[in-house]
Amino acid sequence: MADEFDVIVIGAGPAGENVVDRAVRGGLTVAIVEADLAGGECSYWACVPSKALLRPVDLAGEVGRVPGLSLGEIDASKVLARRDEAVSNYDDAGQARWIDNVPGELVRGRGRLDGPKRVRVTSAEGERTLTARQAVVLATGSTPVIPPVPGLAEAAPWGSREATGVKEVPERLVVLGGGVVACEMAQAMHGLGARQTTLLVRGDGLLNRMEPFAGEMVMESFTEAGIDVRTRTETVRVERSRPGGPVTVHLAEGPPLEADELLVATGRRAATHDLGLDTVGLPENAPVDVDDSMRATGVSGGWLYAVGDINGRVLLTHMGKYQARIAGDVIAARARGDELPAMRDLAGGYGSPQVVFTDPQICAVGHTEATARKAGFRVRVVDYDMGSVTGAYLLGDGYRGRAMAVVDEDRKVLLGVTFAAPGAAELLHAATIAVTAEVPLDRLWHAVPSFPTVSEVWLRLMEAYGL
Ligand SMILES: Cc1cc2nc3c(=O)[nH]c(=O)nc-3n(C[C@H](O)[C@H](O)[C@H](O)COP(=O)(O)OP(=O)(O)OC[C@H]3O[C@@H](n4cnc5c(N)ncnc54)[C@H](O)[C@@H]3O)c2cc1C
Ligand SMILES: NC(=O)c1ccc[n+]([C@@H]2O[C@H](COP(=O)([O-])OP(=O)(O)OC[C@H]3O[C@@H](n4cnc5c(N)ncnc54)[C@H](O)[C@@H]3O)[C@@H](O)[C@H]2O)c1
Repeated sequence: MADEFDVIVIGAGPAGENVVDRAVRGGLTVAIVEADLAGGECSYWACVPSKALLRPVDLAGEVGRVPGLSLGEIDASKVLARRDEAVSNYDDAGQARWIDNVPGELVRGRGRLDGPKRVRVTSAEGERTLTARQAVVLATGSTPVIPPVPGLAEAAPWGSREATGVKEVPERLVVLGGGVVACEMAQAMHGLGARQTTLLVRGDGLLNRMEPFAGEMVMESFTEAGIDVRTRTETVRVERSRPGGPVTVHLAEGPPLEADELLVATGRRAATHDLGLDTVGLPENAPVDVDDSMRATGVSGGWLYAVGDINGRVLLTHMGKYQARIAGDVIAARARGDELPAMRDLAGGYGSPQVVFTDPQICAVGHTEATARKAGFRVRVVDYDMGSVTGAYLLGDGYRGRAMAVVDEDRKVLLGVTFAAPGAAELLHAATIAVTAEVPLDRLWHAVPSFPTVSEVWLRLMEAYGL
């Protein structure tokens, strides 16, 4: 087996795999090193299983809004079985085949930088050193952060892997955190039968990187569904006297909580541990800083790149894949001696789209009002009650939703859009196009939404703006 390749990628998650695809299309040879399952966190322990768990819960909400339809109990065991199918029963043979077909070479083992353009791979079979002619790409993702609460680590709480891989839905679940993982997993577990679900949130509300109304609507919906959301709540100590036994969570104020399981969802950090960053002069405990072509800024010679969660830009699969397409194309172009300015991270600057799969779904792209003002734009905000669109009424009784658009008053283009409504995920791409392509509002006005769809909210937003 050759030990020299044009490109070596460390980490075969969605970002790493897409680098292989693009670099090979550009005529380069690529090896990709993977310590666990090819396909990465997203395929087995994050996006895919979490959405498989949430789909029936989402659908149950829809059914509940349509008179004449009724739904019995959700059969959690069937949902978990479908989740297992969705994650290919934690078998990466399909992904390995895909890499093989590209063709790239999948090298099993843990990769570590060993000075410029060299990667040492350690596996059960021993050690192997790979050399890159053109570039090394770091795509090792991120790992969950466990806050230093006394007793928490010793209590062996669930992280996102255990939650998405749930084998038996706990009767009583406490969730630490108020971000995306906390909200989605609380929604899933509660919908799949957890009798008592409690969110312990340090701050004032949920999903605090979104428009404030989004978190407020999720909080309202959770409260109505019987999920106990406790804001401004500090967890001071955790106890679990025996593995698998109940867990006691002590709070700064009020009586302790007892639960069958505790999920910690308090953010993630770049997976840089033991990656040999010190051998190329980079700090060990920080995301790898990159320029808009995904090339690491702190390394001379321009041979090191970082894509996906590890560069800390945006922790989302589709953005990691986008960065990977950029990096793969840029590496191939530079190998040919070209510099192609189009291959730059433009979308990151415009703001990345994101869907939080709660009920209501929170779908956002670009700036919030607060970030737009902070960035110095002259902003006007328009919003609309999505429940009063005819298409929404027809979807069911009690449909509640809200849309908000942030307009750059100097250029008359959209800086950001947020929808909070059931099933709004598929509305988001229209907003992403309008924001990224900077479509002038007087042109966007001619994009006529079909009747009777929820997309008519676009017309209402335009009218609210005065067009
Ligand atoms: C519960 C949950 C739900 C999520 N849902 C969504 C969602 O719906 N939509 C969305 O866009 N994003 C979602 N995300 C975020 C998404 O999972 C990440 O942004 C995405 O997985 C990042 O891709 P990546 O390729 O950078 O890293 P990863 O997917 O983490 O892959 C990194 C790979 O590198 C390997 N690796 C690490 N170190 C080494 C090493 N030294 N040597 C060899 N291999 C190594 C790992 O084993 C892994 O396979 C979710 C995250 C979580 C936790
Ligand atoms: N549908 C999606 O797109 C999706 C789904 C899940 C995760 N993700 C991505 O994965 C990443 C990680 O998600 P996450 O929810 O773990 O992180 P997050 O950054 O979204 O939320 C972390 C939460 O934990 C809280 N927190 C932090 N430290 C704490 C402490 N010591 N005590 C109590 N609370 C504390 C924060 O206030 C915040 O509410 C996110 O960036 C997200 O984009 C995306």
